Order: sequence, then C-alpha cells, then structure tokens
Amino acid sequence: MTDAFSERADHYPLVSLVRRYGRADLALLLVAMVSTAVSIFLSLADVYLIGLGIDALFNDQPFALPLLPESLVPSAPVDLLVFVTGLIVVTSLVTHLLSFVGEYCFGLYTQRFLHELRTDSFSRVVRFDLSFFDEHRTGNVISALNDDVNQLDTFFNKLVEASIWALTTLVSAFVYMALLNVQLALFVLCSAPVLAATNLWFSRQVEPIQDDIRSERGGLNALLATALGGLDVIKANTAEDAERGRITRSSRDYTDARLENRRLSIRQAPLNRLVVGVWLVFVVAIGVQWITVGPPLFFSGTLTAGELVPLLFYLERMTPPLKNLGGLINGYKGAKAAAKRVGGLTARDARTGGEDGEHVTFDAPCVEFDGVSFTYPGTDQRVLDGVDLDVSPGATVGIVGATGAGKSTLLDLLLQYHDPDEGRVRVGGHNLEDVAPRSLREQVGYVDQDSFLFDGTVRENVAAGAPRGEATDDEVRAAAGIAGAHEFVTDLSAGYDTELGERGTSLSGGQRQRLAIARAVVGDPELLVLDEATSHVDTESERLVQEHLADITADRTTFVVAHRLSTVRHADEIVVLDDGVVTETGTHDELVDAGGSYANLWNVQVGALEAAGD
Ligand SMILES: Nc1ncnc2c1ncn2[C@@H]1O[C@H](COP(=O)(O)OP(=O)(O)OP(=O)(O)O)[C@@H](O)[C@H]1O
Repeated sequence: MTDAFSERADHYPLVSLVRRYGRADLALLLVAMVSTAVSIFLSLADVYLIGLGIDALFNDQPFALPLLPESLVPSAPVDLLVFVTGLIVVTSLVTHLLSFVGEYCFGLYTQRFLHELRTDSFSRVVRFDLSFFDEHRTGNVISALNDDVNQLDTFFNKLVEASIWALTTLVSAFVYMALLNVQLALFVLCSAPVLAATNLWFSRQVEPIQDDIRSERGGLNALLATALGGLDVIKANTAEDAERGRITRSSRDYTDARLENRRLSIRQAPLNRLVVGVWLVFVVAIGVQWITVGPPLFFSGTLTAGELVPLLFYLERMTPPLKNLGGLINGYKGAKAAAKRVGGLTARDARTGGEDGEHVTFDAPCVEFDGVSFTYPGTDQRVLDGVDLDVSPGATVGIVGATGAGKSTLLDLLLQYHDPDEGRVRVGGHNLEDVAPRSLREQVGYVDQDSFLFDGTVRENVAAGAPRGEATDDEVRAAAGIAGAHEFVTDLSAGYDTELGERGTSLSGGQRQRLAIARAVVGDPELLVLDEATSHVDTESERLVQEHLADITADRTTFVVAHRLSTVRHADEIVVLDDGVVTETGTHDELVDAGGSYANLWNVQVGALEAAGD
C-alpha cells in the first residue's frame, strides 16, 4: 500500500491543473487579477494626493499628476482643495467598484474550475483498474478528491487574491515612493535581496513539510474511513481500544507535521518584520537629516515634508504584505502539495474500464480460459495457475473450491478487472486483451460477494444495472420478481421509492442480496456472473431464486461461484478449483460418481443437511 499519488505529477502542478481545467475561463481570471491590482493601486492614491495638495498649498510646488492635463488643475487654494477632495472620492469609488468586480470574477472562476476538477477527477478515478485500489487506500483517494480539492478552493478563493494584494501593494507603494522621491525609493529597494533570500530559504524548507502534511492527512482519513465502515466489526470484537490506538498514532504524526510547519512559520515571520523595521529607521534618519541639514551621503537635490510623510506612510504600508509573505508562501506550498496529489491522481492511465479496445456484441457467448495464470501485483503467490476452461454458449458453469482457491479472482479476470500474466481469456471468440472493458461489462450482469448497494432508492439501485442506468418501472418490478425481492420491497415504507441509506444498511443481508440479483438481471445481460449470490438467503428463498434463475440463465452464459453445492447442483458443468489449479470438471452426477474432492464435500454438506433435518 502506498499513499503517494504525487509521483506522477509534473514540476508545475498548479499550472498544469489550471491549463487542464481552467483554460476556458482564463479571461475571467485575467479580469479578476487586473481589477484587483488596479483597485489596490488606486486605494493607495489618497495619501499621495494629500501630499501633493499640501506641497501645492504650503510649499508652492506645482500639483502635477501623471496623465492629468495641467489646464484642469485650479490655481485658487479653495478650488484646489475641492479638486483634491473630488479626486480622492472618485478614486475611492472606482477602487470599490473594481474590487467588487475582482472578487466576483475570482469567485466565479474558482467555482467553475473546481467543478470541472471535481467531476473530471471522479470520472477518471472510477475508470481506474481495480489493482490501483489494491495499492492505494480508498480513504486516501477520498482525501485527495475532497481535502486536496478544498485546499485548492482556499488557494484560488483567498490566496491568489491575497498574493495579488501583497504584490500590488508592494509594487504600488514603491511606485508612489518613486513618484515622491526616486532616490529614497531606490534605497528602500536595496532591502529586496535580503528579503528575497530569507523568503527563498523559508520556501525551500516548507515544501517537503507541506507534502508530509497532505500525505499524513490522507493516511489519517483512510484509517477513519475504514474504521467507520467497519464499526459493527470493531464493536463485536471489542477492538475499540486498538482502533483508537491506530488513529491516535496517525493523528500524532499528522499533528507533528503541522507543528513542524508552524514552528518554521513562527521562526520566519519576525525576519521579514526585522528587515522592514531596520529600513524604516534608516529612511526616517536620512529623511529628517535631508530636510533639516541637507542631503546626506549619496543623496542629492531637495526633499520636502510633503514628500517625506507620504513616503513613510507607503513604507509602512509595505509592512503587512511583507509580514504575510510567509503565510502566502506556506499557503502556496500547501496548494502545490494538494495539486501534486490531485494532478498525480488524474494523470493516471484510466484504460481499464474505459473505451479503449474493440467494441463487441455478444449473444450468450462461449467463454474460454486458455492456460491462464495470475499473480496479484506486489505479491509472489500465484493465485491462478494454468487454468483451462471451455464454457459452451449459453451454459451455466458452477465454480467451487475451498476458501482462497481463486474463484473470485477467476471472475475478476473474466470482468477484465485484471489482465492475466500468462494465457488468454476469450469471450465469444474475442481475446479480452483486445476488447474495450466497457463494451464487455455492458453485457454482463454481476452480483458481488458483499451485495453492494448504492445510497439511493430501491428503484435507483435496481435500475443501475440497466444500460445507462435507465429501466422502466415494469422492468424494475420484473427484475425484482425474478430475484424474489418484489414481495419484501412492497412491504417497505415507500415501496420502490424507499431510500436505502449508505450501502443499504437498513436491509438484511438476504434482502440486499436479492436486490443485487435484481440489479444484475434488469439489463437482460448475455453473461451473468454470480459470486456467492445466494450465500445470505435462507434455503427456501434460495430455492425460489434458483427456480427463477433457471429461467433466466436458460438463454445466457452464467458463471456461479458457490460454497453451498446445492446452488450449483443443476449447472451444466462444475469446475473444482484447488489452490488456483482446476482439479475436477464435470456435471454434478459425474463428479459425485468420480468420488473425488467434490464428492467428499457433497457428502459432508448433504450429511450436514440430513443431520439438521433429523
Ligand atoms: N487484491 C488482492 N491482492 C492480493 N492478493 C489477493 C487479492 N485478492 C485476493 N487475493 C489472494 O488471492 C487468493 C485467492 O483469492 P480469491 O478471492 O480469488 O479466493 P476465493 O476462492 O474466491 O475465496 P473465497 O471463497 O473465500 O471467496 C487468496 O489467497 C487471496 O488472499
């Protein structure tokens, strides 16, 4: 098991995600960025305007603004005051308007981008080969699809805007300072290399920690999902303390990673503040000396109070963005780690379960296993070893064998969940390696061992087995009738509209199994695969299902895996698997007469039934 998806991500995961999911709305993002930047630039104009006004009124300086024709500037002091006030009001109104536009466009862009990302990543993940889930914990995948996508939500909704605010404030403050006094502005710029070096150091330190945080969080979520999914088993085994211990350890690892990140941030923040503080003291000292005594070393020309005061104000305005720089870098690295996981996950090849390959149509197909061997990835035990099977069109074949013999794995290869390591599986004469898995599965009815049900109504659960999940009410009822489910469904509070809740936990094991059978047959499949489909129903219900199944299996090829041999007694052929090897094949009567392991097992089960009857 591994918790990393990020090994497939590229170097610029955020850019890649934007390119993939946010390209169509890039104009919106651009409008958002430009509006925000201009609104921040204008929001800083008031002090500059006041400074110009003071110098024009009291120091006989001209009131000159870039792009403003001189003829528009009034010369009378009162008119100039009204003019400056008017300018401040107008810039303030434009600032608010642009800020509104920016926020709205950011929100719209983010929600569209995330919607695309969520739906596409889910549709990719459901097409993954099942072996992916053997190697990765489901809870960790959920964490990537949920937590990591939410992290990106925060990034686009808050962090991008905050970064533009920080960058624009710094650049705007510098521009206003340069307009006031170029020499002092350049002196302030000399602090940039020191700030860049400290922040670069921080950025390098924080990246691996953010990767750890996301991976630890995924691991913790995986444990929580497993524990909550098996709560009944935990309680029955009084394993609460053991589970709590596992979750406590995982939570501690997550906490440690977060604390390490916090420690680093706390150490980094004062560095920026110190650099800004030192420069502020220098600028005040130089400015005061310049105004009172004359220009100090390296400086020349004049400096007025109307220039120095706004300049100090702008220097002060640089402090909050610089103070927040650490937080922004931290947030960016967090989003990058999240983008690596989501991007790595969605970059995977989703071939199996997809459309690639030949699209074929079957009609009660023959099925051949030709020297098939298989070992699960990451293990060295051969689960199937040279399996040969030849199932005639429309036949029903029973697969029996001890637990762990490889029965379900045989069905998994038939459903193209895995490809054989050696040999071939052919359905209707087509080698499955060349067939599009979707095309095969559309013609298969399948009942799994756990009778998995979706969170939805009875009707939705049954209809899910039909092509594109569409089945009429009559088809749903007919399928429920075949599976022996119609009667209990009509007794439910809302009949076929009853909500089943998560995994159908409101139903008994036998009821769930009957609904799963109804789902398998509703689409009138050509190939029926039943993995322990009647293990949870009582003997009487099993007999009823058997009677109905005898009808529907008549004109389709059927694979039935069963521990209870009575389930497969009437099959056209029974295959006995032992440790991944086919040891016996034949009809029930032939195998009983042969006196092999099937006959022994049959005698034990019949004996047990007779004993139960006595
Ligand atoms: N995803 C997997 N990864 C690794 N090994 C697996 C996996 N699934 C099954 N196995 C192993 O493959 C072997 C065969 O398992 P399989 O489920 O096919 O047996 P089975 O005959 O269906 O058993 P049962 O009757 O208990 O359902 C077992 O040893 C099992 O541990």
